[in-house]
Amino acid sequence: MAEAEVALKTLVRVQGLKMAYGSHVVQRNLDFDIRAGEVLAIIGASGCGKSTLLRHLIGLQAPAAGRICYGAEDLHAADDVALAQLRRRFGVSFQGGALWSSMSVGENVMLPLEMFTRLDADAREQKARDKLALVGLADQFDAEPSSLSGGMKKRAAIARALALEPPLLYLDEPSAGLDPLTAARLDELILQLRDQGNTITLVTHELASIFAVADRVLFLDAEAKTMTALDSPQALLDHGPEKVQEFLRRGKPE
Ligand SMILES: Nc1ncnc2c1ncn2[C@@H]1O[C@H](COP(=O)(O)OP(=O)(O)OP(=O)(O)O)[C@@H](O)[C@H]1O
Repeated sequence: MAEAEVALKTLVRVQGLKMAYGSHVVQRNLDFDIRAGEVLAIIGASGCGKSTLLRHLIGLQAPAAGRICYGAEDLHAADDVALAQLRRRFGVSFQGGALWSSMSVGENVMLPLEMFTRLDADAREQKARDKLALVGLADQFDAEPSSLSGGMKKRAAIARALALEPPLLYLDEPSAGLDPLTAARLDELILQLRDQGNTITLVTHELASIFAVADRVLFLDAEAKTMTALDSPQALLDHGPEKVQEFLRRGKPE
C-alpha cells in the first residue's frame, strides 16, 4: 500500500460524541478519526474529559449521544461476540500501570495470552519475553511488580497491552510522575512502537512529550465543552486557536 494510503486509513471514527455523567455534560460534538500509524495525543486542562474520552473509546462508558466505530462496527451497539472481537483490536495501559502484584512481571504479560488465545505455555512465555524485550525489560520476566521503578512499571504495562499484538494502543498518562529522563525514554518507546506499525492514542498532561511524539493533537476545551483543535502540535503552536497556542507554549522545549 502506498504511504499516503496508509496514513489515511481510519481505524476509529468518532461521530457526534456526547459524554456525560447524568445531567453533567463533559464534552459534546466530538468528531474525529484515529488514523492508522499515527500518535494522537488527547490534551486539555484538568477535568476537561480526557480520561472520560479514553473510557468511551475502549467501551467502558457509553456515549450520551453519537457513535464510536471501529471499521463498520459501532462499539456501543455491538453484541457480546462482536464486542469481544473489537476489544482484540486495541490494547490499553491505564494510569499507574495497574499490574497484578500477586503475579510476576512475566505472568502479568502472559495473562491476556492465557485468557484470549490458545497458545501453549511455551509459546505464551516466548511471546511475553518478546514483548518485555521490546520495552527494554528483557531481564525482568521473573521480577515482582513491586521491585520495579515507576518507569519500568509503565513499560511492563505497555508490554502487557502489546501481548495480543493489537493494531491500536491506548495509553493513559504514560509519562505522568516520571523524572524527565525516564519520561524521555518512554517517549522514545512510543516512537519506536509507532515506527513498527502501531497506532497510539494517548492522554497526556506532559506538554514536552507532545512535541516529541504526537503526530496530531486533539484539544478538549473544558469551558466550551467540545474539541476546539485537531492538528499537528507545531501547526497548533503556529496558528491554532489562541487558547490552544497558550496551552502548548507552556510546554514547548526551548
Ligand atoms: N465517575 C464520575 N462521576 C461523575 N463525574 C465524573 C466522574 N469521573 C469524572 N467526572 C467528571 O467528569 C469531568 C471530566 O473528568 P476526567 O477525569 O475525564 O477529566 P480529565 O481531563 O481526564 O482530568 P485530569 O486531567 O485531571 O485527569 C470532570 O468534571 C470530572 O469531575
